[in-house]
Amino acid sequence: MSKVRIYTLAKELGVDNHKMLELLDGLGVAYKSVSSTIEEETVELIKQLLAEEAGADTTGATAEPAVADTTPATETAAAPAEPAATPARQPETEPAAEPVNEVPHRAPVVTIMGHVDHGKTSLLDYIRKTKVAAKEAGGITQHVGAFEAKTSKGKIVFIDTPGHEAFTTIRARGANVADIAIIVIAADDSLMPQTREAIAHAQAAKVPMIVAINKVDLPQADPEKVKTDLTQLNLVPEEYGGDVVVVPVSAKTGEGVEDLLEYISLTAELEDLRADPKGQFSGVIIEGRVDKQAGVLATVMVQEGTLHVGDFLVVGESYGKIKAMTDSNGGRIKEAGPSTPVQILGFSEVPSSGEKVQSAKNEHAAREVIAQRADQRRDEEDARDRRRAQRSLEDLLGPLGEVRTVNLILRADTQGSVEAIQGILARKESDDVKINVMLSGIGAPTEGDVLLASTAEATILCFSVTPAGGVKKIADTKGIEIKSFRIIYELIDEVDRLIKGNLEPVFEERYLGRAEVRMVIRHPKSGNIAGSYVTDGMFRRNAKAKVTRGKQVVYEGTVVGLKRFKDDVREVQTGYECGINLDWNDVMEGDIIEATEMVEVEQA
Ligand SMILES: Nc1nc2c(ncn2[C@@H]2O[C@H](COP(=O)(O)OP(=O)(O)OP(=O)(O)O)[C@@H](O)[C@H]2O)c(=O)[nH]1
Repeated sequence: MSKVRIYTLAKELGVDNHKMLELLDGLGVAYKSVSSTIEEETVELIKQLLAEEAGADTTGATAEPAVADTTPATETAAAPAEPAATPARQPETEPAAEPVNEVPHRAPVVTIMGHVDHGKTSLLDYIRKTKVAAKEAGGITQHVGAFEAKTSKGKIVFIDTPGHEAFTTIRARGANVADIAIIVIAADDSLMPQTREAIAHAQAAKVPMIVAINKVDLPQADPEKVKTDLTQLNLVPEEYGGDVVVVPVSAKTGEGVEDLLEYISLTAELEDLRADPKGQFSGVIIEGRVDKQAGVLATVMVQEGTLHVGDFLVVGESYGKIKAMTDSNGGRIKEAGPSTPVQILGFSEVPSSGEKVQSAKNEHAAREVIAQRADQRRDEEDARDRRRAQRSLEDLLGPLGEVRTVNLILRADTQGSVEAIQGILARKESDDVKINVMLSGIGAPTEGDVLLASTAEATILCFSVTPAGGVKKIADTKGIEIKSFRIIYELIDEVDRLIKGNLEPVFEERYLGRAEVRMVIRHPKSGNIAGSYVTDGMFRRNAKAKVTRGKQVVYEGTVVGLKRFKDDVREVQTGYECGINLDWNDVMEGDIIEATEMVEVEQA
């Protein structure tokens, strides 16, 4: 026997991958993932350890010391103490681990990305055809944006819209739906521009990747070339000593698809994906549309908690009540737990993909959340405008002591220009500043570039190419800068400016004002409101609040609302009476409320 893959050995010995990795850690053996290979001697050691453990279990001694002996000063070192206290039989080891694992595992959510025609749709179709249970009733499988595949290792949820646009649109709204990205590369075509883009998107999202080399059934397929080409992007396949999992597949014949599914499950196991079905519900919109008969339909991916028919949901600044729910097979369901895509009937407006979904106790609570969000949005818009005005004062900004990263997307007319610019940029890097060219390509920037830039806070620099009107417009609405140059050194000057200006904003807490609570008003909707008099400075909605009673600070929170008579106001100045609504209900007459706010400070 020679080298063995970790997961193969785990399977053979009937232990889970986590346990196997723990043992390897204990032995100080280096590995990159469960698909890394280990030496024969290590295999023997592992077998010995497991045998000792098994023996220890039956004799009543603890298994831990065997591992702890080889593990210098880690948490496991504490383990022997416990068994010493309970020297009798040992059901302890199992339950002791349980509190950490209270939250159950959930199924992985997978997205498939890659270049045009490399077989994303075919691969999804093959998996759907072979791994989705035939529908019990009706027979109409609607497109809902995701489907659940049943494999021998459990459920895997696939996002049904291939391509990185869908992935990044969701991410651009701050949500992450996919746990794992499959990058499909056709074996007869190797790396293509959109393959590179897809990889950049997955890397930006820090989502683990699995490469599926597709179309291996074709006579001209050259999987080895794909692997070598991948190394040029610093993605080194495992066989070459790296940690990138590469699986040859054919969406046509089905070859390798089982392996791919197995790798997905292995990766998911390592990611240790968990969600609490009993927790507070949260989810993300996968897609929304209007059906001529049914009305607004939206597919929601449940991420935490459980959805029930009748629940109130809030999306952005609108809400709905779930009238009916169907699973991705079209079957009516009453509830749905984590990692379940469900189609929901009950929204009044079509939500957009990537929007986050929350639940509310009742209609009243839903409306309140929406009102707060509208306020917050307005305040954020104001703050953003203020910040923009400050940012143009570039001269005020200088370099800082810590390592900073300037994220760039580079577009140029020829490969020669791209390489020339990258060469110069590499020389600009210093101990303080890292220049990260997330993506470089030939031709005008695309909508995908803008989305990537918006999620990664990157600047798009173009040399001898300009963005199309549509792309420019999207960039403007997202606040992404696309800068075009015809002279390389002007582009480099811009990078210098970005290097200087790439400072993290620093916030400082500033005193705003003080108010005395003169009476507590019970409000049916907002709870207890502090009828107060502003004795110093001013109060602003969303300010931070500190409540003092006598000499004691009794609460620290936020001013969630301000009222003058019946009207909601944003600010109240010294000498005025007002109603202060805190995110706290126990305010009392005589309390002193002090307001502060976080302001961005200019850095020297
Ligand atoms: N021989 C062979 N052909 C394949 C395989 N996978 C896909 N194809 C063919 O390749 C072509 C493109 O496949 P699609 O699945 O449409 O590719 P895609 O990546 O989804 O393409 P876009 O949706 O246009 O981005 C089709 O003609 C497929 O039949 C495969 O494994 N083997």
